[in-house]
Amino acid sequence: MTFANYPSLSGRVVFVTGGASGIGADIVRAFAGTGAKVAFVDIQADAGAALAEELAGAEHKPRFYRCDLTDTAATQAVIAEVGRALGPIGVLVNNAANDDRHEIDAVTEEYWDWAQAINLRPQFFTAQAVRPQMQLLGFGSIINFSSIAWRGGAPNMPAYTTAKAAVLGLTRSLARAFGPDNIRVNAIEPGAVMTEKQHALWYPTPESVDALVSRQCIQKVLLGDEIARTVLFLGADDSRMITKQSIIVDGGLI
Ligand SMILES: NC(=O)c1ccc[n+]([C@@H]2O[C@H](COP(=O)([O-])OP(=O)(O)OC[C@H]3O[C@@H](n4cnc5c(N)ncnc54)[C@H](O)[C@@H]3O)[C@@H](O)[C@H]2O)c1
Repeated sequence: MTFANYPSLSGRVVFVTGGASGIGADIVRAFAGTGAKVAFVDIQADAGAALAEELAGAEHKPRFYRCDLTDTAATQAVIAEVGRALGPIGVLVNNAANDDRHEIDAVTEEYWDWAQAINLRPQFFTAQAVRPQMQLLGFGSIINFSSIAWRGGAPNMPAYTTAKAAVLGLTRSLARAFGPDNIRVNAIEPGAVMTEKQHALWYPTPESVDALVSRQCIQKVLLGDEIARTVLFLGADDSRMITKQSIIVDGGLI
């Protein structure tokens, strides 16, 4: 299935966090395919460089920056550099996260703070940093990644689910705060997306995937490009009156 063509995304500067692998890589591919100017950050230097090379034939070759998002100052510096190199950022995709599982009794203060430092804190500070660039443009779209995991009450990852629920509170407050500048803020809650990492860690056999898919209304494997389609829509002007919302993309799992 081909991607929809959104003329408003042609030449638009898009910043994607965690874009080197998984769903983030599909988002980078999708925006590059629309003619957007994509910059993406990740801690995986080799995978990020390889993805940029894979997309060298795009109208605008994506730029990869190695950046640890738990380092707020470094993240702010990259966002400023992208604005200088490509022009003001018009779309911010807060995709990066770490869904590490944890036993409740084993959680320390340090672990808790680390989980928030990757799953929640960057989504605020990236928005804070891109806001002046979007104000210059007179528009902007911020897309925050939550997860259906918090709705279901996944018991083996409370530090993660807490952050993913908080993403919706952040989304609604920033939508209200940034709205007067024509900056939209929305969230996406993916379902069980079969990335390479998810296969390797949790769904290693066809039977394990089938068991999961049988619980969805739409009984097809959910892949990252389905999430990317929703991100494109929220990034494009076609959704210009949609803000302060969260869209579940899970094939009807939850
Ligand atoms: N895969 C799923 O089933 C699923 C389900 C619900 C929600 N989500 C959400 O969708 C988003 C993408 O999911 P995914 O499965 O592709 O995640 P993933 O863990 O496979 O990939 C996340 C990306 O973020 C990068 N990253 C991690 N820590 C970083 C750091 N400190 N600095 C910079 N980059 C860092 C990783 O290297 C990776 O490329 C996440 O927000 C996740 O919570 C995924």
